[in-house]
Amino acid sequence: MFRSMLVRSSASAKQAVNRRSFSSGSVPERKVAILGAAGGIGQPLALLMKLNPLVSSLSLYDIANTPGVAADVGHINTRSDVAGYMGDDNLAKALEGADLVIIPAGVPRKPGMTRDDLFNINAGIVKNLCTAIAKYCPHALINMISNPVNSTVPIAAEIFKKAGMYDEKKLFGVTTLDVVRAKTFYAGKANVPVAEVNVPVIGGHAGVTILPLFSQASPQANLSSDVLTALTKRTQDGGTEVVEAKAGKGSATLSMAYAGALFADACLKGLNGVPDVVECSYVQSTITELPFFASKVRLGKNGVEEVLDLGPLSDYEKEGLEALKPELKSSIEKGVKFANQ
Ligand SMILES: NC(=O)C1=CN([C@@H]2O[C@H](COP(=O)(O)OP(=O)(O)OC[C@H]3O[C@@H](n4cnc5c(N)ncnc54)[C@H](O)[C@@H]3O)[C@@H](O)[C@H]2O)C=CC1
Ligand SMILES: O=C([O-])CC(=O)C(=O)O
Repeated sequence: MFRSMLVRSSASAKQAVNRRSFSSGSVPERKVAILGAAGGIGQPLALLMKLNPLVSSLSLYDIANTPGVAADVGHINTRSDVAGYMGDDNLAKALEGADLVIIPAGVPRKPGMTRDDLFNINAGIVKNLCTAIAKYCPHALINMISNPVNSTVPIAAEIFKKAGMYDEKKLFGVTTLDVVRAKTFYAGKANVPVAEVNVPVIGGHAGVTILPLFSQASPQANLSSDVLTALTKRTQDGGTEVVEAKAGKGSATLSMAYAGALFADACLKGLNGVPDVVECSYVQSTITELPFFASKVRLGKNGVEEVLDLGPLSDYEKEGLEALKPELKSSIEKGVKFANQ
């Protein structure tokens, strides 16, 4: 259906020398594939990953428009070589040898839609892409961005189980944008430098399933319960705020690319053996009764090294945790059912 095409940026002799010197040095070679690379998130994410010195090979896959994105990004004089792949026939090449696969493929929301309204289209896209991942790069870490994340991650897990290669340590739902938003909004209200702020966000990635733990925010500020409630609500509705502001032209792309690049960088650092890399992510989990849950996760050479427990919650957060469980449970079950039908 789509014209298949492969574009490789001029991998010059200089780049080859660069690669050799890196491989003999302390920074290992790492191939990162982005599926959906020509989209609203995919393009700025490709740019940010091209700027990441931990990446030696950047593989850009989409069903359309990847040659242009790859040619453009490929001219940037940073470490990685860049290859663009378009169409199903080239998916295998895009994935082979990947250490990390980032998936922002799929349709975004329009005003009035929930993330779950994207399920019908995106579930099928994720299913197909994960079937190919199982075949061509079964050992890669997966960063799932495509919505609804609460369901697409369980879909990926089921597809990998069917293929007999599921490793729960390697599958991540990207919830970093919730953390990025919580930090930004909190810094504004607490009047502290945003660069110093840390806020864990737990649960899932849709509406009330997004639960920021401002009681654990650092630096601590003495905010009223009204302000904390408003901050929680704004974090939960952050995606909708952008969808409405874009008025039909899609959802968060630039802040998501930033968040996606941040999380991918953390995964690469973990793979490379950097100690104490901790980020929030939606992963297979036993810290609540739900089989998938977002919380702080320690990243290591095999992906998830440790799912950290939730720590002390305020009464307001305890209520939020109980309130989010039914929706998250049903989104997980919907994904599992879809993958097995
Ligand atoms: N996890 C998170 O925090 C966030 C998730 N998202 C989600 O990310 C997804 C992408 O959003 P945008 O980039 O704004 O959408 P977009 O429509 O701008 O880009 C999506 C890209 O995916 C490509 N695509 C479609 N089917 C594909 C397939 N089978 N294989 C490879 N590529 C395929 C399209 O050609 C397009 O280039 C949406 O589902 C959106 O809801 C968006 C923001 C935040
Ligand atoms: O709201 C959306 O549809 C996109 C998204 O997940 C976010 O911005 O958090």
